Amino acid sequence: MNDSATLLPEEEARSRILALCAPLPTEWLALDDALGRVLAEDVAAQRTLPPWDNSAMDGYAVRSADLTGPLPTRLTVGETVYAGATPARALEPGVCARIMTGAPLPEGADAVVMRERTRPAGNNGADQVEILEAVTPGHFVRPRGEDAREGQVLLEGGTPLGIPELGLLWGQGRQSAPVHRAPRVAILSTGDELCHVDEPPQGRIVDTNAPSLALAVRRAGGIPTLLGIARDTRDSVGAALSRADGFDVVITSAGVSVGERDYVKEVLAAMGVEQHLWRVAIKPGKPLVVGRRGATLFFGLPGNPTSSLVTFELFVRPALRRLLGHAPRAPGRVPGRLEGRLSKPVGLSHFVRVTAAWREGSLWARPLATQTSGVLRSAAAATHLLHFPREASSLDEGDAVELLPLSWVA
Ligand SMILES: Nc1nc2c(c(=O)[nH]1)N[C@H]1C(S)=C(S)[C@@H](COP(=O)(O)OP(=O)(O)OC[C@H]3O[C@@H](n4cnc5c(N)ncnc54)[C@H](O)[C@@H]3O)O[C@H]1N2
Ligand code: MOO
Repeated sequence: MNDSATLLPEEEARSRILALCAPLPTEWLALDDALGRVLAEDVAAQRTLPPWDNSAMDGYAVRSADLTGPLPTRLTVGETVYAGATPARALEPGVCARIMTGAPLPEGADAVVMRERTRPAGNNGADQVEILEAVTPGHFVRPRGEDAREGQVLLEGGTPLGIPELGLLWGQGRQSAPVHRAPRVAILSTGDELCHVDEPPQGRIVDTNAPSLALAVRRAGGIPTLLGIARDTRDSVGAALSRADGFDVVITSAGVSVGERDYVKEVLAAMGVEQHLWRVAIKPGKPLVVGRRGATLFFGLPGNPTSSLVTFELFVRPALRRLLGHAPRAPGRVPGRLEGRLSKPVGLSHFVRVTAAWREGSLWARPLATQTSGVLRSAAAATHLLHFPREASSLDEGDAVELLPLSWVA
């Protein structure tokens, strides 16, 4: 049976998910802990930075009008201004000041000549310098307020805090910032065949999805909690999910396909979770189910290890980022070219595990040999997912392709 016509396109599934997400409430966080968080409100500057016009180079602060005659021009050095010092006097015509990078410009100076464009010219005990080039006003001057102006918005609400943004905030004398809270994410594995890593297997396999998803959650900026392993019964899945109250997001692994013991959808429905989608036209990851109850989002990810990671990447990660306050966006894509050939039936978008490397001006993507969803080995070697569009059936050597950089790589 070809049921692909009833499956949701990838983009439609993501828009439905993002429509269920809004940035979480505000908390104040120490800047040391705020990397990757998103500002929840505008932050105004409380200090003007730099506080004064200052030199961008080690050299000589000059009056540019003194350098309009023939070069070199000889000037008297009135004083030396170091960073952290205050100039003693204003520059008279024909006088300059030796100045260090970051030191305030003396009054009257409007430009800086870097030291390499000068020559010492002291004679008769006078401190003089020969200036070898003419400069225009503002040359190598870092103007007051270039980085921040007191009272003006320094960073807008919605700005993700990277390292330079935190530097701007520290520069204001701030030690904390209002950011959107990080999503608290519960993770539940389901399956009779699973055991914990520290248990004797006795015919079972280790639950690798839950700890992997916990790392993916943490890398996406969420706070993971493991709820353990539920067995393939309604009661066990229900009991485990009843412990998921108070979380922003609940992720389950496995039990979402059409198997006789795939109870996740049924249990979610019985708990009052409204189902917003089930089954997306992608491979791997088709049986994904998404629902919401109150403010909690539920993602039922397929059990195959690569399917769970790929659906996390395509759908859960964008949702977590939205909850953190980032703009609602699909995972980034970069242009690449296919090394080799690919073919498939139409109907599902395939996300092919590839290793991509830069060569001759293009990012060349080489599909890994094994693409089955149960295999983690090729997820481990992959650097990107190659998007093989739903209605395409073949891609040839050198074809232009879209590549999604993977957030799970080391
Ligand atoms: N008749 C159909 N059968 C299947 C379909 C379908 O459309 N029709 N879809 C297939 C696809 S695609 C996927 S993906 C899987 C997803 O099934 P479930 O989400 O119900 O997952 P399970 O069947 O329980 O497990 C699949 C596979 O993954 C292993 N697994 C499960 N949990 C873990 C874990 N925590 N750590 C490691 N490995 C895990 C499990 O042992 C199975 O091998 O359904 C197909 N079937
Ligand atoms: O989602 Mo399944 O991933 O295609 O094996």
